[in-house]
Amino acid sequence: MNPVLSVKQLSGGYSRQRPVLHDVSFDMNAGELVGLVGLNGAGKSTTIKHILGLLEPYSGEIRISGRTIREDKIGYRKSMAYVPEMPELYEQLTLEEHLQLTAMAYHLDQKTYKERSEQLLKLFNMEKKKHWFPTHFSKGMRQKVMIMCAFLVRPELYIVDEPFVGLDPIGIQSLLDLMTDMKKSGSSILMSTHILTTAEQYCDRFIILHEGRIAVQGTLEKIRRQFGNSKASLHEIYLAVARGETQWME
Ligand SMILES: Nc1ncnc2c1ncn2[C@@H]1O[C@H](COP(=O)(O)OP(=O)(O)OP(=O)(O)O)[C@@H](O)[C@H]1O
Repeated sequence: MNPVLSVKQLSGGYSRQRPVLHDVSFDMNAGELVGLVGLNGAGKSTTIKHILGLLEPYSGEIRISGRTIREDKIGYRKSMAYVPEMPELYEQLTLEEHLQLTAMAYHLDQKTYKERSEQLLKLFNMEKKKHWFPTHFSKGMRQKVMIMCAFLVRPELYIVDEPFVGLDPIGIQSLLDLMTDMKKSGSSILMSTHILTTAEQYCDRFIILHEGRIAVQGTLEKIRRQFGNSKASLHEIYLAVARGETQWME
């Protein structure tokens, strides 16, 4: 079976003279939550932009369920949903209209739309704000709108960029519960975050990026083994990578 997402020897960035990413390779399978971690500027958002098809690889390729964006642009884009770090909303649309627009773009039928949107509005405690315009939303509320739009679609692959900053504790827990449910139903989630304790608790695997390259990837158990300390936390390993203090064991 094809992996849901396959990134193979990706080099890319914003200028061919100075690529940001070098030889980045990883796969994601159905039902996995994978944490993408790394210091500011490590290349997490750039990796995400390549997966979304906003940047073109200089070399290597990206496939979602076996297809590249060139082979099937619509199918490629439809099979994923993205929650950006900075919420981007249409100022002239209400919360409900954002959900409706997403449902239309992804061709959800009315019954499915109604069921899912009601569930999401309840989960994120936004039922009473359905008719509000984004100008009246706080940052966390804006973020919740983006999250609800992504999870309305139930695609094969979710790309979630730093979702926890700005959400209140109940919002964070609702998102974690939702991700756990989507995972169980077979979706894959790639999540970039700096909140390592939460990542350690919820992610099945990790990719640690450092200066545009994958320093190490795998389950926490595998990374600990390679790090040579079976009790190390993700935080400790990450700090050692960031400080250039790691000597990986095979
Ligand atoms: N639009 C851009 N044009 C040119 N260079 C950029 C652009 N965006 C990011 N970069 C550069 O690409 C490199 C990787 O940045 P990226 O945004 O991918 O890091 P990140 O891991 O997501 O960091 P953060 O944790 O701060 O969000 C950095 O050196 C950054 O300066």
